[in-house]
Amino acid sequence: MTVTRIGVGGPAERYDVVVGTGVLSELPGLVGNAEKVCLIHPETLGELADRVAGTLRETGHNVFPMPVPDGEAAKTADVAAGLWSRLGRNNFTRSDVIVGLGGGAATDLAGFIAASWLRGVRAVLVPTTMLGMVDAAVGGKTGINTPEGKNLVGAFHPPAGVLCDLETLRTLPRADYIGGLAEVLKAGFIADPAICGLVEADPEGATSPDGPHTRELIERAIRVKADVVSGDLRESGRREILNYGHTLGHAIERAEQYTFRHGYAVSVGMVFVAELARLDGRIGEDLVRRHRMLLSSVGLPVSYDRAAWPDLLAAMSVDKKTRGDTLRFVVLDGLAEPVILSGPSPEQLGEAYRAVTAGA
Ligand SMILES: NC(=O)c1ccc[n+]([C@@H]2O[C@H](COP(=O)([O-])OP(=O)(O)OC[C@H]3O[C@@H](n4cnc5c(N)ncnc54)[C@H](O)[C@@H]3O)[C@@H](O)[C@H]2O)c1
Ligand SMILES: O=C(O)C(=O)C[C@@H](O)[C@H](O)[C@H](O)COP(=O)(O)O
Ligand SMILES: [Zn+2]
Repeated sequence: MTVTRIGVGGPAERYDVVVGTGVLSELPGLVGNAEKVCLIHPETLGELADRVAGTLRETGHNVFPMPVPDGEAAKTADVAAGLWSRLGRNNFTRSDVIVGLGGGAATDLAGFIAASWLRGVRAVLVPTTMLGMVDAAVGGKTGINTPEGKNLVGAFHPPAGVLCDLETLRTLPRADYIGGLAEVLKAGFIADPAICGLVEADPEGATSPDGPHTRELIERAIRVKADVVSGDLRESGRREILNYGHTLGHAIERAEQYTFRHGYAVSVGMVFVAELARLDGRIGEDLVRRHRMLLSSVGLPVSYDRAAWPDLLAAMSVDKKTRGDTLRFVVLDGLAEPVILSGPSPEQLGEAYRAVTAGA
């Protein structure tokens, strides 16, 4: 099968996102002549981690597997502190490398460890979920959560390379695979309507690694992300559009103590901002309906608990797009026309949220 290479960054700092079957074989080349490799992975992916470690050992690298708790439980200060301690005890220097293997939670953590250890060492990311491939491992946003909110501590630290081996998606549970489709559809809503068309044409196929459009959906979503972050690595402007659906989404994740999948929360959040855009006179009922139809056609949730609103509103105040007391949302002026809506009224927010509670 062909290998696709999607470049990210400017001429000074550029790396490839490599997509294809069997591309894990490129890992030793990306690790280069580093002597030590810290391999951060969820403890549940031990078998895959053993294989990856074996490949690296064959090429002479000294591999230190560092299993971490599964999923969001890895993105904590305690887990990060444990890893820093192991790196210190094993004398990791600036010529050594951190490899992050797993879903978005593992690659966010691994990226953050690479960004913070000795003020920055090389990171190579090997995403093994749909969401990790199309979004989390691309673009250099790294971080962990605090009890007060999602991703509140982190750094921008672009990886040296990203390997999306499509073979790894075969073992991904269906519910996690579907979570990644929320970010794929996000890319469709904000920048690439062809994605929406491909999912509409075959929603069931979109939920399978063997779907007829799977490869195209993955590559299109990566291209959207690569294009946006290449122009605005540190989110001083346009990159904010990648936060479509995330203001409410992150608040839901926090309200659920991070037991609700990121993609599922973002799905509800995208319906919320579609309703908000409609109330603000920016888009019509037809586009709001299209959000609900597309997201629910692949099994993503489109509504949430009415009673949760006060807590969600409070949680949104720590969103990184907030300035002072002013909440800011990414909304659409039309399909693929994202803009920022600053300081919507409490009435607008409450009404948009009520529309998201129907059927919850
Ligand atoms: N940095 C960014 O730009 C960015 C972008 C989007 C999302 N994120 C973050 O990504 C995280 C969500 O990522 P996710 O949806 O991948 O969830 P996840 O990392 O929690 O992984 C989901 C589950 O799949 C399992 N898994 C992973 N790969 C597998 C495989 N190949 N086979 C079987 N099981 C496998 C994991 O162990 C986990 O249980 C959130 O923390 C979110 O904030 C970051
Ligand atoms: O890369 C970005 O920029 C994004 O916003 C992508 C999001 O999908 C991702 O969930 C990101 O981690 C959210 O970042 P945050 O800055 O809102 O914590
Ligand atoms: Zn996201």
